[in-house]
Amino acid sequence: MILSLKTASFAANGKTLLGPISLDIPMDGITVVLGPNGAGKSLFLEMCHGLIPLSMGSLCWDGIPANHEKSSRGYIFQHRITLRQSVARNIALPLRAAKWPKAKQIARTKELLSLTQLSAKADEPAVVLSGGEAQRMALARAMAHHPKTILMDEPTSNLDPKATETFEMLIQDIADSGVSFLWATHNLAQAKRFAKHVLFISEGKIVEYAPADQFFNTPIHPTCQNFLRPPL
Ligand SMILES: Nc1ncnc2c1ncn2[C@@H]1O[C@H](COP(=O)(O)OP(=O)(O)OP(=O)(O)O)[C@@H](O)[C@H]1O
Repeated sequence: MILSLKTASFAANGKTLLGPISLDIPMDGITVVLGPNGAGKSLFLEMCHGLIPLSMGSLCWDGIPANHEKSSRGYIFQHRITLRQSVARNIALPLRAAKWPKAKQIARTKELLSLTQLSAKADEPAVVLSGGEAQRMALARAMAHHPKTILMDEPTSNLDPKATETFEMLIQDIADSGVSFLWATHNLAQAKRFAKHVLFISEGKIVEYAPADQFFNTPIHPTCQNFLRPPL
């Protein structure tokens, strides 16, 4: 998929918080959206999925405005979003919303539970899941419609190292199967482990977009150079 932004911006209370951004981003493997706290990473992802309105410009996936069609994309929020229902029913939510026949819903939910190593938890109330399990459930829900791309907003920021590793391994497997990711993080080590491309945001602007090797070895923008400089 190609994400095309043309002078896309978001403003609130008369203040521009993001953009204007004009850029074509071919989704290929894992694109990491990197930047310090408050840079605008969450807003950027929300804008890319059509969750917040554009104040100006346009934003399309393969030529279709982001708020017109969402089923080719999945989205994982930073914090858990859980219905007071079983894990299986939480995962099946997008299938129910799309009115899939019951038998197909059950079969796809089983596949998704297995993919995310949650089969043993299928009938448990989702609210009792650990943080790591809850994010795997969010991943299962995001995968429901066989998306081409998944957008993830700091999905491991509340997870311990073991749960983070389990989640990361799943993402790597899914990426290897051909799904692309737009993955926001401020975790430099994680970005280095996974990024094929890096999109760096600072103060609501994209200041650098480059292949990962180039970004980490020879960053051009002074803000990126500072961000990458090891602490004294
Ligand atoms: N709806 C809104 N109205 C006004 N200001 C907002 C709104 N949403 C976000 N902001 C502000 O926009 C800026 C960017 O926020 P955003 O959450 O996108 O940053 P971030 O890079 O994701 O940060 P973090 O790494 O801490 O999650 C922040 O200053 C935030 O307070």
